[in-house]
Amino acid sequence: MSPLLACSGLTMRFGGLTALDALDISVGKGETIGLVGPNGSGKTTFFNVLTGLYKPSAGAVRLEAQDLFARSAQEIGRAGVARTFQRSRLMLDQTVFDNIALGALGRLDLSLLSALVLRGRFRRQLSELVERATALTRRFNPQIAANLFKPAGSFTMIDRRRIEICRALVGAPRLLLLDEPSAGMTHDETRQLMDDLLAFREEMPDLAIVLVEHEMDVIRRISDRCIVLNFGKKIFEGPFDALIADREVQTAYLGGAQ
Ligand SMILES: Nc1ncnc2c1ncn2[C@@H]1O[C@H](COP(=O)(O)OP(=O)(O)OP(=O)(O)O)[C@@H](O)[C@H]1O
Repeated sequence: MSPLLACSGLTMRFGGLTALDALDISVGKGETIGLVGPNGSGKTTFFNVLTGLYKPSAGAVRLEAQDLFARSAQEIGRAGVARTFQRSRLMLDQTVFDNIALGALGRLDLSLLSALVLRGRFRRQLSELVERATALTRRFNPQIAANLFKPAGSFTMIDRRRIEICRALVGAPRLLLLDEPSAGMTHDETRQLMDDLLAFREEMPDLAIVLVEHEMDVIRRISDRCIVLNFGKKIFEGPFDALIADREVQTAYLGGAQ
């Protein structure tokens, strides 16, 4: 079966630095990939290239039949790729709903014509969006759904992460890229968030996820397959148990301690 995402020879150079070095990475429909590697190995750059923040220097990127190489962030979002960021990008003084609605902007008709002339349609779009935001947040925590019009900054760290994930999910992506969702959270919060994601995955079995994470427990729990980067090159691909046992990975990433 052909993969959902297929990257081949994907290369990103910043001047003399090759941050992604001819990467071949594919992700199947419904598959969860754990993407790991030392600091600076290219994980976030991979996400930035996939989502159109950076224009890749060479290679090919396909999402099923669509050629996404060097497309704009909007086009890539509309094709079905969504992400979260390592550092929170929530607008803390804006409501949960406003934050989540940003994730659906590419799919809404926000033209002046629509707002002024086609008011009925515009209102319908908005109320559908409220329904979707409510349903999504309820899956993660009913308290968020019940307080959709409270500022995002009034929520705990784990709820803010949940809101960010809901923002990525509201546009109904086919591929979700999660950049270190556990950053800044306690072990308990991380475990809870992973429980949420595992439950969510059951409900959306077709959603493919690439998860960048330094917490190896998280990678072990959630990944169907793992990929390790080092200096922008793929040095390992396979199941978690094989990753832990791999000599090159131990040297480059695990400090030979496993
Ligand atoms: N905009 C940029 N301009 C120049 N160099 C960059 C840029 N973005 C990333 N790099 C470089 O590309 C390399 C890969 O960085 P990247 O942030 O992708 O690594 P990472 O694996 O995500 O690291 P971390 O685990 O610390 O988040 C690093 O050497 C980094 O300094």
